[in-house]
Amino acid sequence: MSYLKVSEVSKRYDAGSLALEDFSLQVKRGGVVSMVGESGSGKSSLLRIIAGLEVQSAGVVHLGDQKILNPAQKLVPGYDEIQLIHQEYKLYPNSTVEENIARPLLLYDKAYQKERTAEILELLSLRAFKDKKPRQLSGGQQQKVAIGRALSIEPEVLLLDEPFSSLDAIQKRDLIEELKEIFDALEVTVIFVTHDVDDALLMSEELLIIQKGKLLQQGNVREVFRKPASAYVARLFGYLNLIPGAEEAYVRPSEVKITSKTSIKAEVVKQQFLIHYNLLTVKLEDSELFWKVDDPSRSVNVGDEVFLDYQKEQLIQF
Ligand SMILES: Nc1ncnc2c1ncn2[C@@H]1O[C@H](COP(=O)(O)OP(=O)(O)OP(=O)(O)O)[C@@H](O)[C@H]1O
Repeated sequence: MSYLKVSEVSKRYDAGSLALEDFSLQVKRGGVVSMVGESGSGKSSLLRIIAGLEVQSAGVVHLGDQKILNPAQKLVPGYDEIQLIHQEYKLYPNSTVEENIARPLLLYDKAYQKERTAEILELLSLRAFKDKKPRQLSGGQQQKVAIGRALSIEPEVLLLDEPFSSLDAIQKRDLIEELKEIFDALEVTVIFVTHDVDDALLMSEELLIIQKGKLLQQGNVREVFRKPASAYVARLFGYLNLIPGAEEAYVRPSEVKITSKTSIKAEVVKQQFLIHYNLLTVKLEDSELFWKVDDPSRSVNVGDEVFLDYQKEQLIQF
């Protein structure tokens, strides 16, 4: 059963074009989904509308049976149950980590404040830093404190709007993996917004692809990878090699095998050393087409002649 439900939401700012168009989306309770979309595709607008912080032009958002009211309908915008964290999310600079995390709990009794803050410090492995000020922490630790603060009041939904884009690649990867385990354990519903598919996949197998204010595809990564709804979605996962003579049939570099038998003949014109394999650029014989091919054995060189093969089931067609 869906829990967070966005129904036909549209958003137009002033006289501008539609930032969101008839956008519908359902996330189940405790689900963690990653939303991928390029800059300006409407991701932030959507999260702000879900959080009740932005007035939509049309449509409605529900959390369970509760209709989310927007700032035009509610005196104090936003909900404790729905926490939005973005890159510029500010911690209180003169308060310690512990005080920052305890801040949203000020209205609760002292014993609960203490207990819950200790729980969050433990959960996020921040106990050793509890007396430090935000400026004494790394970027990743600061973002963890921000998430700890949001989690302190036990929200039902956490909306993460590219919160890690200022972190370096290693910090980011470690933090996403750590948070993923925490979110799974807490059973909090999470939408993680990013423009980076690798980050999205580290966080969750459930993907939402958004482009120009429209939801292009929602589903498990295997399904999105195998049956992308459009060439745009397919290309988010990397290069596509056009099949000679075909209109819109492609094969991914990772699905092309270098074989010894006579199949598609090509000449290697470029070789790039990547982390897990060499990426080859090859020119197909009797064709103007260039393909990208993965060479995990790193055994092929520029100028070599290769034979290529792929399984028909691996073709991507639109
Ligand atoms: N307050 C605003 N006033 C006018 N236009 C806006 C406003 N906020 C967003 N927009 C426009 O709405 C569209 C969607 O913006 P939005 O920030 O939601 O996209 P995004 O996918 O989050 O982009 P980014 O990844 O760059 O943050 C863009 O064309 C943007 O210029």
